[in-house]
Amino acid sequence: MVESEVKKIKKGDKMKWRWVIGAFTTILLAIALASRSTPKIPFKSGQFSKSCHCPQDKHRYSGIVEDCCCDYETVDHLNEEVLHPLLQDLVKTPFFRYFKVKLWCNCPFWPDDGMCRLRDCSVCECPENEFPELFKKPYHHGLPSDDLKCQEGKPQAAVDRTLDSKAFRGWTETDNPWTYDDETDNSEMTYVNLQLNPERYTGYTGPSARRIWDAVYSENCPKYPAEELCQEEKILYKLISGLHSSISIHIASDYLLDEATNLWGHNLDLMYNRVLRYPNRVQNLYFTFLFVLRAVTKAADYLEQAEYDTGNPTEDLKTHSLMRQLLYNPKLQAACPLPFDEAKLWKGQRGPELKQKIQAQFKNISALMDCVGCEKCRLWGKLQVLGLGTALKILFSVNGEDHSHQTLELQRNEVIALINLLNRLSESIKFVHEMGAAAEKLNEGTVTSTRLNSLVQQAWASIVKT
Ligand SMILES: Cc1cc2nc3c(=O)[nH]c(=O)nc-3n(C[C@H](O)[C@H](O)[C@H](O)COP(=O)(O)OP(=O)(O)OC[C@H]3O[C@@H](n4cnc5c(N)ncnc54)[C@H](O)[C@@H]3O)c2cc1C
Repeated sequence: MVESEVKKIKKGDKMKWRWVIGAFTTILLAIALASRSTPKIPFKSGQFSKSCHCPQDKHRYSGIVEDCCCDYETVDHLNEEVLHPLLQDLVKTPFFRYFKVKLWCNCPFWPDDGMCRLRDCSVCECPENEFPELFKKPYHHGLPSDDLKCQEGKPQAAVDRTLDSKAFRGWTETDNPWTYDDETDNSEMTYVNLQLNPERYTGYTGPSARRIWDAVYSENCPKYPAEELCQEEKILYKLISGLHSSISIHIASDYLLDEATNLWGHNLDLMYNRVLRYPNRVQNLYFTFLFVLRAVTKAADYLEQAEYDTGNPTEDLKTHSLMRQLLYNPKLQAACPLPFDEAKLWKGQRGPELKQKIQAQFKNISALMDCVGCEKCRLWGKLQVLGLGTALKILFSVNGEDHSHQTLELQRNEVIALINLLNRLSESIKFVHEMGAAAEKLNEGTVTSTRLNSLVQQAWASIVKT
């Protein structure tokens, strides 16, 4: 009786020690994992080295991009080799770096409730000496007083509103059936140097930003497959979602890591949580890129003959040459001759009616950009939606079955928006390609270490109890 009691106690002790050793091993493992770096990477010190990307690290997208005629690998390769370098040079030229925009927040849907809290939310003034002579106007307009509410009372956000009708030589002012053109009063327009106003983290967040996205998705392009959407409606959703992914990726790639020291860098956590963990958001980014690329190549003849005149012959020649290299690039033509095939759309009986409906939805989305409560976000929102509207106009409003007699006419601002949008999408694709695997790995680590943390807590609690 007594002997068996002793044996039982000894057996229990052994089990307890085995358990304690197991628990300590778990704690050691957790400490090792927890000591891994956080996914916030300042620009100067911590750029990721490409050499540590093993083949299996490559992001998991492969095969043909849905509804397109090109695969992920080819897009990444072409972007890296050809498109990204060309576009980076193009958007720096005087022709493409100045965008004409009305920055008023005259929201047609609700009063502005600007939630922007950073100086970085404001658009930077164009220095006079950087502005092309042809764009100049003899007088300046001050900011209209009610514009201040869109800048959260920060008058340093004033922008240069110079404008010259001569700047539109060779360019026509034509309506775009896809966009909301409340640009009738030119005195309210301003030129903004896009190079001085990069799209990045601005601190614009909360209900104001959420209301815009909610309105865009719920009122104008409801998510599929919840509703049974046809191909054309799906495309509108994918374009908006792809643009949204690109905006989030720009926020993640140029993020204010520490406001006190003004430290900017990558926030891979944000990229993972807002984009990468939803594969369809990445797919939509690639789709939008190919869609816009198709529009640019479809308009090649028009864009090749357009005037890129800013009064600086050397720079203007360079712009023209870069445009030609982009439009007739042999590598692009060989690897991805038709990035997206628009000929399949608007075919059914409902075609014309559907086109009108989707045009009205896109116009609403375009008008919603006037409600964005942060000036810099509004600038990029307006530019990129105009870029998408231009792509839609090129692909669907001319030379289609019902408009075969029409020839393409673009405004200069539409071309600037189109190319700058393509460049933004190209930057996002490059960032996902280069950093996607790292962001996913770091997040897998975080998830594992969170699980381990709770295991350790349980183990520790049992040890203390014992
Ligand atoms: C036009 C516009 C431009 C902006 N520009 C900037 C900027 O330059 N800098 C800046 O810091 N902030 C900008 N913002 C704000 C920014 O987009 C976010 O709204 C903000 O950072 C808050 O993010 P969130 O996590 O609440 O999710 P949000 O990005 O606001 O997303 C809202 C909801 O939309 C859905 N969603 C998110 N992404 C996708 C997607 N790709 N596809 C489909 N559904 C999606 C999700 O359900 C999500 O909860 C902009 C906002 C708008 C409307």
